[in-house]
Amino acid sequence: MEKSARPRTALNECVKVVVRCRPLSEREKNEGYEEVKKARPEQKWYERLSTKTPVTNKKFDAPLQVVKVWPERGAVQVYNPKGQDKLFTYDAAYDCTADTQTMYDEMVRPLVASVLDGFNGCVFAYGQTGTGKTHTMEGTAEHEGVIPRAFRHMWAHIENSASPDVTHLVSCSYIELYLEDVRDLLAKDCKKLTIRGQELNGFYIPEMTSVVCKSAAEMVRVMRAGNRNRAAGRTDMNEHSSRSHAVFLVTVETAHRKTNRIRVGKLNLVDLAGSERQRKTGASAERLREASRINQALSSLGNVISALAENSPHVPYRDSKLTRILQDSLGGNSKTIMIANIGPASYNYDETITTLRYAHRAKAIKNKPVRNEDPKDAKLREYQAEIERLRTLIEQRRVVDKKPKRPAKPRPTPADNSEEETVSIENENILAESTIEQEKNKTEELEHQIRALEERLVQGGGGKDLLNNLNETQLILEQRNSEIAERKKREVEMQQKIELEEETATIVTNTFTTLQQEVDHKTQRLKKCLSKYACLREEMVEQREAHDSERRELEALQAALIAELRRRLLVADSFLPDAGRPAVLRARYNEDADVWELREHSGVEPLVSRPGRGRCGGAGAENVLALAPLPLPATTRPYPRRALAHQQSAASPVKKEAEMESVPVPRKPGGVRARPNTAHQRLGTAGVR
Ligand SMILES: Nc1ncnc2c1ncn2[C@@H]1O[C@H](COP(=O)(O)OP(=O)(O)OP(=O)(O)O)[C@@H](O)[C@H]1O
Repeated sequence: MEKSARPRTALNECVKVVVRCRPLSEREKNEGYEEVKKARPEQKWYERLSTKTPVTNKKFDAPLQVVKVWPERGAVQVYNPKGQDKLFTYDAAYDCTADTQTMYDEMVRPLVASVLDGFNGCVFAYGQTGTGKTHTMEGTAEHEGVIPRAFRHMWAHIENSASPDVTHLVSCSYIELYLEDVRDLLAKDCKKLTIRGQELNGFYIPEMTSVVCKSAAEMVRVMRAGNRNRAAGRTDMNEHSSRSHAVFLVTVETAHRKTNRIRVGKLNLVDLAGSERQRKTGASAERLREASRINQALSSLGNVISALAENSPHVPYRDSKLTRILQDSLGGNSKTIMIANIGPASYNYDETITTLRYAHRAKAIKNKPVRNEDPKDAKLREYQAEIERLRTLIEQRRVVDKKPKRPAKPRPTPADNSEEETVSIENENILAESTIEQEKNKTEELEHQIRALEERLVQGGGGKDLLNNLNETQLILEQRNSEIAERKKREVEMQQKIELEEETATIVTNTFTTLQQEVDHKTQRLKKCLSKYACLREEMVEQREAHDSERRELEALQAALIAELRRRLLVADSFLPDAGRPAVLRARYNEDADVWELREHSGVEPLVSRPGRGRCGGAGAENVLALAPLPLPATTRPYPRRALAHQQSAASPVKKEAEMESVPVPRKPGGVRARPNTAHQRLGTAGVR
């Protein structure tokens, strides 16, 4: 993505928030969760939420669902086992019966239309792992997600607006954020990329692959090719869990010949990895590192959302690469839709509430979208200028070709005696012919270049190369659909307003004839205030509990990581030869690059022999696996005389360095020094629970 100039004036527009609740999974229906057993309430709370027959857990006969969606009010109600039910309102809410088509038509279609009009847009799916983010964004062959629908929508628009005066250029890129590395999913080796960007210009990635596409089908192919490179894995919560945050970037450039203006719309389609609890996902050692990075990035995203919602003077965008990528989408030059995915199961009550709270906070974020008109980095302008330059070059060549040329020298007759002259004339003719041939080839090459550039652009009435052509009836149908969607959206807004107004109107319109009436009324208001206060207190307590539980999770994660580290260090301590230790001690962890680096070799250390051989007395590396336990190392050694020790240390710089690098060795009473600890021992009791 190239750097684009920041527009000057913009109207504020809030981030639109949509909640989508997926159906109960088979596993959730069939398995009995201990939590459900514990939380089984005496009151028939489910009846308050739904008139339908409750889905019950077979083993415990307890209700499993705690979420009730009110699509007509854009509200989500969550049953709270400890107190009052929670109600959150959003721009739209979809229950498990709603399909992606409805959601796209009602919410995403207007945003994609804005992108085609030169605005930046972003749709991102957020939520706990296994709640349907990938299902919503990418979908499946039977249930298309938002991304392929957006492609088809774009091309339907391009095809139908095609005229000789309008030229389009559509390009796309696909990146993922895996363990804080940005990787190019469309490059052969998925090379790592660097994010660049300034506070005001948003982010850009200079070396990102950009593929020019000419149809929706081509874009889907590009997406699938990228998906094959995406990091995915299995967890207890999801069979195919995305282990990275994926961003599909589409740039649509439109040039109008009459006005000579170019509009550039950029659409970011983001499928975030899901937040996850270690105990629920059953994360194995290798998944732990992924999980901790995923949670870290999502926690930074949560902090950015909170800071923006509270109008905080500092927004911590630079805390993670994810927030840097989403910087323009949250509080910047973009129209943004956040799709908060939740599950209905009581088992996931805490995570659902956390997602709903963040989503509610995100509603307050104000963006400043403006149309990108004639940005400096428009590729279309570059292509047009290049085509123009090549055409002028060809024209110039033609003019030169048409100029009267020196006639070719006649072939020498036998009368022209000198043989030398004959050869030189022939050579000259051959040279002239080859120059003409070269010129011809060059002109052809230029024409070929023009054709290649023109092929990238979509132009002309009727759309000669265009697939998926929508006929007029389809267009009208789409227009009707979007009108209905717009009306429905307004209905939801009205309904929310009415509910709010009703609450205040009852208070305002009350006229008091007697003092007693006024007292009653004020008591009623006070009661309402008290109940609100109680709700807020309850929320505070819950937030504290959630925070504590998150802290405990992190501690558990830390303990697991330390345990893993201890295991590896134990292996290293047992198998790494003493001679190699100084080299190991030179290794330093580079936080920025997330790699271990070996400091410059001082030249005095001996070469490190292969682990296994050093200790096993010449046994092959394969013997590492079949080793009998090593004799335990001595834990004490005789106190060396000072002079001898000095000599020894002077004679062996390697040992000196090893000693300097190691942690200070404690002295044992009686002047006997303990043997230097192994790295494994140095960790002490950290991580042991
Ligand atoms: N609205 C829905 N209707 C039917 N099935 C759904 C729906 N949403 C999700 N699912 C199913 O739930 C499962 C998990 O969905 P998905 O992989 O999209 O979750 P996710 O949030 O992307 O998870 P992760 O964060 O681990 O990648 C899939 O089998 C998917 O088919």
